Formats: sequence, structure tokens, C-alpha cells
Amino acid sequence: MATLRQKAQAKDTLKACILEYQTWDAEYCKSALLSLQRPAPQPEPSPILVEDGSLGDSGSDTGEFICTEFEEETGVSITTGTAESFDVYVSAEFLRHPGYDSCTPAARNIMVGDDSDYMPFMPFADDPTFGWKAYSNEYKYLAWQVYRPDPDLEIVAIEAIQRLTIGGGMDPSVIDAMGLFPARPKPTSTPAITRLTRLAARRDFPTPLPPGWTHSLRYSTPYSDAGPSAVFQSHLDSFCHNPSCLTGYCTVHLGCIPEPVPVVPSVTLEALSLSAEKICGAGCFLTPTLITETEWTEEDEELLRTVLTHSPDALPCDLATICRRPCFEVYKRQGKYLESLKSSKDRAARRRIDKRSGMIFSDYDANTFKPSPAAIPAPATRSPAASATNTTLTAHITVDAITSVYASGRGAAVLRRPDKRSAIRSVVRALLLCASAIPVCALDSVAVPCSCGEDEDTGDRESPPSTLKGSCSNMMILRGVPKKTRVRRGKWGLGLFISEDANPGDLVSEYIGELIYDDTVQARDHISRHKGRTYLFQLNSKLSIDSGFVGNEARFINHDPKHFNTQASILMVSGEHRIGFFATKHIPEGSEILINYGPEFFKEQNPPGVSSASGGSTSVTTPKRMGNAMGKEVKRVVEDADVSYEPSPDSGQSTSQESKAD
Ligand SMILES: C[S@@+](CC[C@H](N)C(=O)[O-])C[C@H]1O[C@@H](n2cnc3c(N)ncnc32)[C@H](O)[C@@H]1O
Repeated sequence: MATLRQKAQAKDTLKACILEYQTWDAEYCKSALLSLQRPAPQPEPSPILVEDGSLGDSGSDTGEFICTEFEEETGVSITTGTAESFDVYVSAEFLRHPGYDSCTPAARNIMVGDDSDYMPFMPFADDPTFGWKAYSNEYKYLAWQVYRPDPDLEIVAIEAIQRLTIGGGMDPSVIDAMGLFPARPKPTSTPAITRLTRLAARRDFPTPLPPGWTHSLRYSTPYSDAGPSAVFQSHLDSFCHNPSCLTGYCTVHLGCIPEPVPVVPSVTLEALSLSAEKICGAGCFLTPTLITETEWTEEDEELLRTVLTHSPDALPCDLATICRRPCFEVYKRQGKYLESLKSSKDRAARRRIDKRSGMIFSDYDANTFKPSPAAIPAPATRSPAASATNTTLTAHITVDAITSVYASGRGAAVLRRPDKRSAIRSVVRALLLCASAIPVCALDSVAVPCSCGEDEDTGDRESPPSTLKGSCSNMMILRGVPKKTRVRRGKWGLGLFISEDANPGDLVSEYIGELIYDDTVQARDHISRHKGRTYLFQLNSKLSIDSGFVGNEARFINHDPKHFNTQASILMVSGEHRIGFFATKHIPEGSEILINYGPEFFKEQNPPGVSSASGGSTSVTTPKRMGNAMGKEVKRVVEDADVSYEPSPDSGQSTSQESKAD
């Protein structure tokens, strides 16, 4: 129980923090606004005075102006005469720009699945022509019915809690008991401990802890008991494990992170010293001097060992930065480490590095490898997409998948450790997402190189797409750099224009947005129809990409069924759905990029002028989207390869959009 004095202390502290925050906020907003200020406009030039003293105007109905010219300095009239009026044609560049829909820029598709079942806001709330009733039927709650913490209030409260605990020595449970702070308990947390107190205890807590801190919430550094290997593993969790993925923190591939694989060195110590270009500083191994060696703790040694296990070819100078030890000391230990590996007899038997691709393979023999279905942890496998929809893959799918990996002859390479859930998870995911569709690239998400002609590639991910011509479009989109483009007024609102020539087959752009399921497509369609513009692109019968809220410049590509110069290809790249726009002909610089949206796009489904969301109708219409029921317009490399929906029990198979449309 809090005493009266404690309550007063807490109240005063909170009040002080709120006041401080308000003062700061006012200042911050002022300076932010000032930074956005534009220079004051220049005064307008004085209007031309015509002879009769009135301001310049059309002198008569004949289309003539009376013009008087004045000397600039004295203001004395020099000439007076008449001039004919003429129409001014404003070039398209200077016409008023069409309304711009704001959109959060993204470089990668974001898996959203379904919007939450509450409406984040009511768009067009002030527009009586928007059928909000039909739209709101799509959601269970309005946003304000759902608790959402105010981050500003949270910060203020956290600061106050920290002052009370660290500065005032108050126990967090006493603070919780007061109920003064605007936090609600997290449903899963201990009811007595509010979410805020939890947050406050974890944030930037100073070490050593303040005296007398005995509460169970006591802060400890995340890796206090862990050695470097555990730290390394935990860091890995934040990065994409997929060797083909170019994104560090990847929303698509997180969720099935395999254990880091030890790497065998491919260079000798001597070669390393030759490859160092410059001396990294005092104590560099290139200029060994007689400096007294520093003390290495067991933890320092382990850190170096851990780094070397995964990166044995690293230069001592780089390792020195990581380990924060003199370079020549690191070099000495690196030498010992490499030496110890040489003597390890079973090294070659355990693993080898595929020199061609630089990827790591286990040494299971592909021809003799037999997966044991019994050893497979039954429904432990879930693709990230599946977990997004709470759909569990069944055990028999898992077994089928493993067996197909085996059949493809790559099982050995993939299943480095068949008893490991992460490996199996990767396999199932890769299999179900990719293998049926594009066998050649199916397994690149699990460290197996694509054999579609790219193997000779140097592995330089920056290499321009032109070097990949005529080969796998998966690789083009994976490694390719799209063409430079500009958004400007097109024939239909804004359009996308190419800023450099493209040749047939070149990757021009990628369509990026949120990956959403059909229910959400349906919900969002109300808005698209009301605006009269849609940014939806259908991938298959379950998934569409919406670039209405999040996307890139490809959302501005307009439709022209006759003069299109690009074609969309729906690809499955490393287990990800991606849409590439590839040139179908030579596209000279400056041309508008056009595709054929497909025959369904402009078909009117409702009486003209009536949007599906108006009039309170709840009838479901086929959403307008590019790629809808298209035939040749979109090259479908993958048909319904996503596994995020379980096959319907009666059909046993998911229906393709084409057959659905038929
Ligand atoms: C993907 S957006 C293209 C960018 C759009 N022009 C803009 O300004 O944001 C698709 C929308 O552009 C318009 N559009 C594109 N091509 C068109 C065409 N050939 N005829 C009429 N409208 C078109 C339609 O409003 C369509 O819903």
C-alpha cells in the first residue's frame, strides 16, 4: 500500500514530467514548423497602369490592350500604344497537378494478410457520397473502441516512474498499486504489474542498479549470462537468414531462422596478409612492433573464436575492430585457430563449401539420404504466411514436402540436420511455396543455388540485369536493378515515365505494396471505388498486392491495352510473391510505362456512378484490380502457390483465379 506521502510524491513527479514534456513539445513543434518555413515570397511587380489610370485590362471587345510603358526609375511614361490580346497555351508541364494520394514508400512487399478487425479510421467521414455503412460492415470495431496507448503519455509516465524508483527509491509495486499512471495491464502480464512499470524497468536502466532495488522486475542486460555465441545467435534473429535476400531486416523470411552454420576457411593466413591493403593503425599485424601484449579474458577469446567460426576469412584488421583488441594479437590467435582446424580430421567429412556459389552444404549424400517421416516433429512446421493466418500445416504435408526434397536430389544439401525443426521448417516452406511452381529456383530460400543458368555468375548482387538476359526472371528481380523512372502527369492522372532506355526483357520496375488476402481486398475495395482509382494487383485467388497505402513508384503505371510496353510477371522468388514489370519492346527514354491491366479492370459492375460502397448495400462485388482474371496480360509463373490457406476440404485443391472467373 502506498502511503499518503508516497502518493503526493508520485503525483508531483508526474505533474512535473507532464509540464516538462509540454514545454519541450511546444519548443519542438515551433522549431519543426520553422524548419519547414519557405522564404517569404518576393513582392509582386507593380501592375501596369494603362492610360486612363486603371489597372491593365482588356481595352475593348476587339481583343486589344492599351499598353503604357514606364521608365523604371522615374516612373515617367515613355510609350503608349495598343497591343492585340492573344490566347496563352499553358504546356502540360505547368497544368495543375492531379490530386496525389499519399503512400508510404517501401522497397519490399509487406505481408499484411488481413487488416485487423477494427477500422483504423473512417476515411471520407466528411463525404456524404461515401457509403460508410457498407464499409463499416467489414469491421467489428471502430478504432477508438480498441485500447491504443498514447506514446507521448507513455514516455512521460515512464520518465516519472524512473524518477520515482531510481531517484526516490520507491518500489514499482507500490507505484502500480496507486493506479495513478495511465497504463493498463497487459493481458498476459501479472495483473499487479502495469505495462508501463514493466517498460520503465526495461528502458535504459543504468548499471549498477540503484541501492535497495530488490524487486523482481530488476533489470538485467539481455545477455548477462550468455557468452558471445548466444549473443551472436540472438543478433542473427534480427537479420534475414536467407542468403538470397538482399534485405537485412526482412519481414518475409523472419520466422524460420536456422542455426548459424560454421564456415570452413578458404584462405590461408599468408594469403590474408597479402590481401590487406593498408595498415589499420598502431599494432597492425602488418607492422608488428614490440608492444606489450594486452590481457585476454576467456570471454575475449570466445568472442574471437565465435566470429572466426562463422567468418574465418575475415581480415585481422576487421576482427580487431570487432574484438577491440590490437590487430597483431588477433592475427596470432587467428593463426592458431586455422592451425587447429587443419588437424581436425573429421572437418572435411562434416561439411564443405561449395566454391561455385559460396554457399554451405552439409555432407549428407544426396543419393543415399532418406528422410525419416517418423522423426519429423508433426505440425511444428509453419510458414510465416501460415502463422499470419493461424493456419497450421498438417503433418502429412510436411512429410510430403520432405519426400519431395529428397526426390529432387537436394534433400541432402537442404536437410543438414534432419532432426532440427528449423531445417525442416525451411524445407517445407520452400517446397510448398516454390517447388511446384519453379523447380529451378524453388530452393534458393534454403541455401541451394538456382541452377537456371546463374551459377557461373560471380555472385555480385549488384551486377546489372543486362548481364542476366535471357535467363531466370526470378534472378533478375532478385538481383536486378530496375530502370530509373519519374512520376509525372500521364494520360490518366499521374503516370510513370522511364528515364533511361529499356530493351525487351529488361526489368523496368517492381510492383510493391502490401500483400493482402481477399477479405481485406473486399474491405479496401470500397475506398478504391469511391476514389475512382485502384492500386490493387491480383496475384492469385488468395493474395493481392495493394499499393494504395504502402508502395513504390510502380503504382503509377497506367493501362493501355494497345500500346503497352511492359508486361507483369508474377514470380515466386525465395518464397516471396513478387511482381516484376518487364519490357516487351524497346522503350526509349522519356516514354510512359504502360501495361495492360486486363479485360476485367474497366468493366462496370454497378450502374454507372454508383459505387459498391454507396447506398448501404452489403453486396459483394468483384474488386477492381489489375491482373484480375487476366489471360495473356500477366505472365503467371506461379499459380496459387501460396500455402497460407488450407485447401478446401471438398475440392482438395485451391481454385485458380482463371477458373473462378470462368
Ligand atoms: C494503378 S493506378 C495508376 C496511377 C493513376 N493514374 C494515378 O494517378 O494514381 C490505376 C488507376 O489509374 C487510372 N487509369 C489508369 N489507366 C487508365 C486508362 N487507360 N483509362 C482510364 N483510367 C486509367 C484508373 O483510375 C485506375 O484506377
